[in-house]
Amino acid sequence: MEEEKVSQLNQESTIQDEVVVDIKGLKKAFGSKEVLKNINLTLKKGENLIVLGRSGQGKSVTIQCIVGLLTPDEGTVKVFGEDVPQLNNQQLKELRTRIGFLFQSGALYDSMTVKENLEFALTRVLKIKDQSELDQRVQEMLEGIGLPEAVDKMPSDLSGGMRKRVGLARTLIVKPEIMLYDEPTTGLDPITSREISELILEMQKKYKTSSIIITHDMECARITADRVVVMKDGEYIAEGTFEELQHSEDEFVKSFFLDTI
Ligand SMILES: Nc1ncnc2c1ncn2[C@@H]1O[C@H](COP(=O)(O)OP(=O)(O)OP(=O)(O)O)[C@@H](O)[C@H]1O
Repeated sequence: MEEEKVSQLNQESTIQDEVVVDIKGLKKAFGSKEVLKNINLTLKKGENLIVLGRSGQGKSVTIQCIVGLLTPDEGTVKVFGEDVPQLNNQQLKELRTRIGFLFQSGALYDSMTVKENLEFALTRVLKIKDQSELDQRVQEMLEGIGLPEAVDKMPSDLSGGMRKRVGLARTLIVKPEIMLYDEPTTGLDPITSREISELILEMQKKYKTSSIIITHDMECARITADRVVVMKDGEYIAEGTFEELQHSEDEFVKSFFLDTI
């Protein structure tokens, strides 16, 4: 995508006032190790929120609390207004059908074609059985990510960037309301990373998804962020737009933005 299109997409705000994730005073320790000390975070509908932080700071632990895989020691975690730690297994299952993950690996099934990978998500999550509807949705999604010709390919026939695109397609095809991206561009070359970041932005605008994006890739942050938070020692120490934080006086915040000015 050209610079102009990215900046045009950035200006088309999809953000609404409705809060979809609301975390207050979240604490989580493992033994004597306090990982999350006081996390306060809101994600608005239609927003792309970037979380920056050094390795091992507890970014993934935060995400696991959001989807109910970990229980907080203190604080509240509300998703779509529901108190996640209070949900039973069935309610958690339903909640998770509304949330998509994109892991670092893209996590495709290697023994299935691209089409089968996408169909699997549709039949399992949305319980769609009608073959013509499956065909249509798969084709539409692959066109959306610019890979219609990959439909019958095996994941092993695809490049790293293509696999990542298909992984994103497989997650988005069930139309999750919230997307959680854990380092979506890690391991990709700079050009492919940029393509994936632009795709994340395009998908946000197209599907009006609300997203939390954990990344160390500042180009990805620049392209996709509506808002950025910086995590240090189990707390968020700064919050703002990419441009605001780029000019922060705080040495720790500055360290992330060194090569971006
Ligand atoms: N289930 C667990 N049991 C014990 N310790 C854990 C568990 N999950 C995470 N931790 C610890 O919590 C800390 C934060 O881990 P987390 O994976 O959230 O970091 P991160 O900020 O996502 O880092 P990275 O960028 O490297 O993925 C680490 O020290 C990790 O060892």
